[in-house]
Order: sequence, then structure tokens, then C-alpha cells
Amino acid sequence: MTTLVLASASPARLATLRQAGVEPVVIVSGVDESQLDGLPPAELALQLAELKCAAVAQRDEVPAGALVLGCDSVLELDGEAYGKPDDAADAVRRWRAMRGRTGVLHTGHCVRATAGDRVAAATASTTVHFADLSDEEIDAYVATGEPLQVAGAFTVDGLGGAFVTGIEGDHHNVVGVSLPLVRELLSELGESWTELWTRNVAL
Ligand SMILES: Nc1nc2c(ncn2[C@@H]2O[C@H](COP(=O)(O)OP(=O)(O)OP(=O)(O)O)[C@@H](O)[C@H]2O)c(=O)[nH]1
Repeated sequence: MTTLVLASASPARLATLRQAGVEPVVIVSGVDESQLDGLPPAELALQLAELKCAAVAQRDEVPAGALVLGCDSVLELDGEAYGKPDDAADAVRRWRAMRGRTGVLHTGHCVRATAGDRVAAATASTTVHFADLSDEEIDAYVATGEPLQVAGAFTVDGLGGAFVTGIEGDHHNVVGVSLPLVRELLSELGESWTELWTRNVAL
């Protein structure tokens, strides 16, 4: 069995990997995400994922031979990249701009095989259609605090689920990690997704 290090503090990424049979070692990168500005959204997500992955891969606590996965998610709306809202007022402003419209949730992924220092990276993108929320619904959702903790100020699998009318593309990518893309990146490195499984029973 190969060890996967998840270079992310995201509880949703950890839960997604666990549900898919992988028990990663979590080592948070602590990367300052403000250092990259002005890039196109998909490129921004990719470069931040690469920074997080590289920052963790060099840590002493990474097990020998481990694979390190870094991710970063942003919502693209009108060509701009949106991470987590700055505060409640920002979250309200964002929702008033995106309600009834369509955005693209980009998640950058970077996998580094510490043995041989091999790297594979790519961004997965999922189109997200938002319901036309009323001002009262926006205020109620922002008051829960959830929008402040997530890129794009929404979740597809949490309280925000009622406000996403549809998606085109990978669901898990919206949550924070595209499982099929990680499988492909591992394959590029000559690694196997099924070798990461820590249990051999489904559900
Ligand atoms: N559960 C859930 N979380 C989401 C959704 N959309 C975005 N997120 C979370 O929003 C966060 C995006 O911020 P990032 O900077 O990529 O990651 P982070 O949580 O700050 O953690 P790091 O990887 O350590 O930076 C991640 O934790 C995502 O899992 C969603 O639809 N559902």
C-alpha cells in the first residue's frame, strides 16, 4: 500500500478521500494564498495547488516514498477568481451577483511522488448553476457561517445544496478534490489509485 499525504486543511477533501477508500496523512501547507494574484482562475488554482504540494513535499515528516497531493479551489464568475469570502458582507455581495447565474468551480490538483521527485498537475473544472435566491435566503445562508468557510461562498453537499440547481462535470471536484483526476495524475506518475486503498470493503 502506498501512503498519500494530503497537503490540505480541508475537512471536505479528507472526507471525500476517506469515502473513496483512502486514509491520507494530513500535513497542512500553510501557504499564503494571497501571493498569487491576477492570474486567470484555472491557472491560479493550479499554481496554488503546486505551491501547497511543494511546500509539504519538502517537510521532514513526509513518509519516505509517499505521494503528496495539493489542491486549491476557486469559483470563476465573469472571468474573476473567487476563493473564500473576506467576511459576511462580501458573501452577501457575492451571492447577489451570482444568484440565478452560472459559474465554474476550478480545483487545481498537484501530485508529487517523493521518490524520484516526479510531479503531475492539472485543473478540473465543473460548471455550477445557482438558484435565484431571495435577499432573505442569502441573508439566512450567510448567517449560518458556512459560505465564509468555502471557495465561492457555497457548498454543493452542505447547506448550500438547495441553492445549486445543477452542475456539469465532476461533483467531487466542487467539494474540493476530483477523484478521477487524481487517478489520472497518479497514472501519469506510474502510480496506482487502487494501491492507495486502505480497506477492501465497499461502504
Ligand atoms: N464541503 C464542501 N466544501 C467546499 C465546497 N466548495 C469549496 N469547498 C471547500 O472550500 C475550501 C476551498 O479553499 P482552499 O484554499 O482550496 O482549501 P482550504 O480549505 O483553505 O485548505 P488548504 O488546502 O489547506 O488551503 C476547501 O476546503 C474546499 O473543500 C463544497 O461544495 N462543499
